[in-house]
Amino acid sequence: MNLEELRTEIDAIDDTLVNAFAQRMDVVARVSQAKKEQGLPTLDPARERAKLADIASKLPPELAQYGYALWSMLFEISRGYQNAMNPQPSALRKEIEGAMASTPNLFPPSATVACQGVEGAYSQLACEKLFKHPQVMYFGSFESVFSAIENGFCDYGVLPLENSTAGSVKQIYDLMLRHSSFKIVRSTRLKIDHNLVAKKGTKLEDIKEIFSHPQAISQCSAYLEKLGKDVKITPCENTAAAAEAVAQSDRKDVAAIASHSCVALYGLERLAADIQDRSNNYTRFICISKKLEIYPGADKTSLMVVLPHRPGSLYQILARFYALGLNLIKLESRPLPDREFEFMFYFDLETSVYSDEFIRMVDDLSAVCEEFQYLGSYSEVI
Ligand SMILES: C=C(O[C@@H]1C=C(C(=O)O)C=C[C@H]1O)C(=O)O
Repeated sequence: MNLEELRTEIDAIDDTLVNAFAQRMDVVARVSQAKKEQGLPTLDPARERAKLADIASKLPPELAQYGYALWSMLFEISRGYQNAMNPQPSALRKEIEGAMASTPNLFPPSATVACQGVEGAYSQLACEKLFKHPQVMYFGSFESVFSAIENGFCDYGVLPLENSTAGSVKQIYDLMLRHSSFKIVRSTRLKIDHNLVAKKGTKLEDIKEIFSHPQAISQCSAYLEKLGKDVKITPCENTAAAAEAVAQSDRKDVAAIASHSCVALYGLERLAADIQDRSNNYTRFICISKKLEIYPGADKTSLMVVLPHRPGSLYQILARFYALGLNLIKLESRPLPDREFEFMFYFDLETSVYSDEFIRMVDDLSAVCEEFQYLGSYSEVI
């Protein structure tokens, strides 16, 4: 049989499938109505499991897995159709609508803002981009930034989330998992130009040890490699703290990788500028608050979902986003420390909070995921 004939055969089968699909969706619509009358939720995991087992038993063994994937997708589509026909405003939707109504139109120009590090930290520069007049308070660790928000000590907190050269700041993702009472209300992108700074009079060839934050060290790896093996690289809590330590040290053979603002701040000298591997080196910072605030124009949404470690669990969520036409701009996974074989997935989605897809996603999520956390909807200051 030639290709042409085989395709004619496929077309005939697809015609049957198209009709069967339309018929199935028609019944699904009636199922939805019946559920509405009986006050039942859209998702029925036991029914889906039973159906998958039945389908697998009816297919030749070599097709069972493909059948599993196809019917999982059909269930997704069927639930999406039911939710669209019979919208069940979720508790989360009500919370979001409440926050949209009560959040002021303008982002506050001034507020007390918690940052990790000391003066001159890149987080401080991010704060100045996010707020016109921030009253910055510095904390020793990222964890204390979360605590400062949660206990009401500061209005907002600013944290680095990812860098275009070195990737995600994994510590922040792990902390987001441990802290549940915070929301993301804004984000910003900061161009990061690293400098090698030292006490006045220090010569580059005398440097024996360089201090900085591991992210900055990683972003300048090519430069540091060129300096040779004799230069010791010592990671520390923060780039500005490294600059401060160098300024306070009696040694004349130490330097720090830090922002340019640290030069004047700590009376240092710049030995080298723009030492990062890539000139387009950006870090994304998030601004967190204790309560949900959704400012006008919010077009990014962040979520954290806990998924069982079994085939298809991530796929089901992604299929949902795909079915709603949502653009996924970030996906990060972290193992759950106290729950073996389970993972946390962090998603950033691009969609306006005023769009229908957004509302549908919010209503659908509770139906699709066993456990998820809505982290907020916000816009990014460029
Ligand atoms: C159609 C139903 O709703 C959902 C979709 C299913 C399907 O498409 O077969 C099965 C179970 C439910 O999660 C139903 O409950 O039967």
